[in-house]
Amino acid sequence: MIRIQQLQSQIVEPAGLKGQYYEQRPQNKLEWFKNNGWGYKDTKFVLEQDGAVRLTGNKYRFSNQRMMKFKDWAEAKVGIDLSLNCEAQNEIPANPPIINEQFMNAIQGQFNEISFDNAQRILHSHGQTMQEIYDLRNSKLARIVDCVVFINSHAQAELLVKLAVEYNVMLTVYGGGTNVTWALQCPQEERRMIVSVDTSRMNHIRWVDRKNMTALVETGVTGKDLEKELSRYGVVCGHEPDSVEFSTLGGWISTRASGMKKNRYGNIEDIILSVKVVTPTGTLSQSLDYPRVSSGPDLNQIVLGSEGTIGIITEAVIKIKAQPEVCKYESILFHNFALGTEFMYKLSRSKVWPTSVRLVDNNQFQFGMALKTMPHSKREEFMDKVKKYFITQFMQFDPDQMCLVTVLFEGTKQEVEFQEKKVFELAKFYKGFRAGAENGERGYFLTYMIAYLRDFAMQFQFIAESFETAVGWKNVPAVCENIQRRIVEECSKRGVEKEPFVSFRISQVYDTGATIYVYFGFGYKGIADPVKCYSEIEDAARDEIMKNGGSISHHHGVGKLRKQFMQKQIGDTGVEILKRIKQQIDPKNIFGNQNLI
Ligand SMILES: Cc1cc2nc3c(=O)[nH]c(=O)nc-3n(C[C@H](O)[C@H](O)[C@H](O)COP(=O)(O)OP(=O)(O)OC[C@H]3O[C@@H](n4cnc5c(N)ncnc54)[C@H](O)[C@@H]3O)c2cc1C
Repeated sequence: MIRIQQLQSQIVEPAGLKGQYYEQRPQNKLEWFKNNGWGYKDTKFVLEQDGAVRLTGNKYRFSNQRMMKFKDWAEAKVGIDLSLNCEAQNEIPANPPIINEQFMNAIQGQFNEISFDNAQRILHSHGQTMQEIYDLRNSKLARIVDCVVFINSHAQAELLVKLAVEYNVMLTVYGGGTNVTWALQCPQEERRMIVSVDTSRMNHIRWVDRKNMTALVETGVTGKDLEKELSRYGVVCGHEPDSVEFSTLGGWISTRASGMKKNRYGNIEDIILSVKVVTPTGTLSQSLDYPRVSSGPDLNQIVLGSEGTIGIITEAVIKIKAQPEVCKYESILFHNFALGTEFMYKLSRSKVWPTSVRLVDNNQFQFGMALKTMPHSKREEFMDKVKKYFITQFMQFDPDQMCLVTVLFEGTKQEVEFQEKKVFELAKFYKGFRAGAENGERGYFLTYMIAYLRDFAMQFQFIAESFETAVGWKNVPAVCENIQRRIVEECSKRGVEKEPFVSFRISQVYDTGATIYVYFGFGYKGIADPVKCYSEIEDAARDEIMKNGGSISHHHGVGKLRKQFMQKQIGDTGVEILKRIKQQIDPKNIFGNQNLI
């Protein structure tokens, strides 16, 4: 009782906010999101006549600035042939929708928006893997959803699920469509009507409790909008996957996402206190807003990572934190990847973990440098040359070996000062050189640009993608070495002409190990089926990862892309348990997207 009174006194109800979150983005995503690639319609990399590469639009800090080094680097180091221009198709054919008349009659008038528009149907039938984007660019999408229903409340989710069960319609839940696991692809053999449940209208913060530091949030909210709204209360959620602009709370929960700031705010499983899920057998609504409970197995864990297979997650109570007083980027150069890895390991031992700390290898360091924009003045140009001379000639850093640790510090002034002192002391021990805020910030900028750059490269018959794993510290070097070796071998077996681009990043540290993030790409000129070729190589790399003690995924999830590896990771009994849970919760397979198992 006391708790309720205290809670109520702290709750701040945002009144009349409906609809205001989309000031800068129209409700209809098709108006601002690309239909055959990543991100905002007005934002893409273009190659200009004089060889400069420019990011169009005005959404990002480096928009409309010219990058003069990118072309040479892309041609010489990555092997992209910038003369091989192949424009994407804009017309994507759609199969006629399958209509379940009785279901349609039942939902008529119950929902504000029901769409049979082909462009909407296509948008709701894919995520953001290279394979899906390649197919869209080449007009190849197969089975797509038959209709899209935009729900705007938990009650509407309950009604839709009830009617889907009654009339045997398949449902697939759409958050931000940013998954990279084929999670939203429709099963080809599905003969029932497939309805995509769009959650984007369910984007409200129901309450913010600044005493307990919790908030009740609808799950269709994107990361960007969530932070924007929370900032009105002086608090943050702090979950920042690189897709934060477009991915949603519901998507994060169902894919078990991880954000770059996990050291301060936690991974999604650390942020969620409780979830509300509408399943075909009823609504799971737990009273769990406690600091900790001892009341049997944690049912949140069945929902986290469920990838849309058991129901619609409609609301979650999340932990929030006060806005940090200081946010500060930094960077540290190391002579090579091995020294950088050792630094990361020792940092994990020290338990002084900045909000984010990432080690990028030499390829990715050079990638970041290639994205440097034109100096703004003669003085800046001169200073750049001096810095380069100092680092390579005086400090003896080899340009083809050195790598970079990018750091983001957040907290109070004292916290940040303490962390900085500890981090730089440790870096010194490994001959690290403090390389400044600008390099740090550019490192993080690169991760927001990577999907735009993937689309740019695809235009020149170069396909690239990323994948990731979590691995114990002792296996980190072996995983990197063996992925590199295996990819090169597999590419040469398949007739890939030039050496593939392979690059590593240690993107998270844990007590027991690290996350390894891999970028990999190759020019596909002369390869009959580039997507098949790429997929076979990625599967071989995954096989190598698992042989060397790496996991199936650290944060991307499983979807349909990696489900062949599930048995190896969780065993026959594990698979059987997941099957039975699914069967009990969803006996008619309403959420029949076939992800996970
Ligand atoms: C450029 C780029 C960068 C990325 N960076 C990161 C990163 O740093 N960290 C990370 O973890 N991931 C990252 N991802 C992957 C992706 O953003 C995450 O998997 C994200 O959590 C997906 O969220 P979404 O809202 O886009 O979900 P969607 O793609 O719409 O859906 C993903 C799955 O979740 C289900 N789902 C979505 N919402 C709900 C709901 N409300 N109820 C039930 N099921 C639901 C869907 O049915 C589907 O199976 C990145 C992807 C890209 C393209």
